Amino acid sequence: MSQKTIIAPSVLSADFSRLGEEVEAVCRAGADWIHLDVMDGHFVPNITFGPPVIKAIRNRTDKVFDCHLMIEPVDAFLSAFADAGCDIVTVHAEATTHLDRSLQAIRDLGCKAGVSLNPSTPETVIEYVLDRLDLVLLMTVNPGFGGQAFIPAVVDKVARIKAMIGNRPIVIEIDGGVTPETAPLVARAGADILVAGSAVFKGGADAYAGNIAALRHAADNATRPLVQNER
Ligand SMILES: O=C(CO)[C@H](O)[C@H](O)COP(=O)(O)O
Ligand SMILES: [Fe+2]
Repeated sequence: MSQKTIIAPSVLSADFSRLGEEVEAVCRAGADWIHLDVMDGHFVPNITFGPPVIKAIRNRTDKVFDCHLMIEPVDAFLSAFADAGCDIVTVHAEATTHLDRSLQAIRDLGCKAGVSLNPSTPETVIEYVLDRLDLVLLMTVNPGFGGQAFIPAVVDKVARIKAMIGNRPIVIEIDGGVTPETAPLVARAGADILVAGSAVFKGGADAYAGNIAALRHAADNATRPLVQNER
């Protein structure tokens, strides 16, 4: 069966002292995209890294750099992330007063525009920006930390957003607590991309390929249409 689900390891769970090597290792292990969690200690209760660090690892791979901005305010920093080499820039709907303006600014910088919703944020906030959007990132944990438990209530929201998108070229990304056990739930509901930090970076570099394959297998098998003679 051909691969469907995009797997985006979050470097939040990598060894930051060897970040470049870790990026190369997950790319060799089968990562499709690299997910970059930027936290400011204000919108979320944690601080990670910013444009200089992203720029420093940009030459380690040609894979898509998928940047998840958990910062408020955000608009003034968008160009720095585009310049650092991010391909997709995702802002939180809860962190920008003028979501339409933020999304248009990202596209004007030549990047794909994403919007992220916290678990408790209703999907209606994206209803009037669908023509400005390339990606919807649904948080399945409260943002700020890796290694948290998946919040199952968000699965229904995935299906509702899938219906809202219709045939527009917008993809759905799931972030938080994704494991081989939870991946099928969101894949079945319509997820296109799975972010995983702790489930990829566990067990050391020799385990990365197996960890990524397990997620891909769980997601793609969940979405495989049943055929007549298959049980
Ligand atoms: O955005 C995030 C946290 O705010 C991370 O991308 C996410 O939590 C990934 O880590 P894990 O797979 O360990 O949950
Ligand atoms: Fe993230």
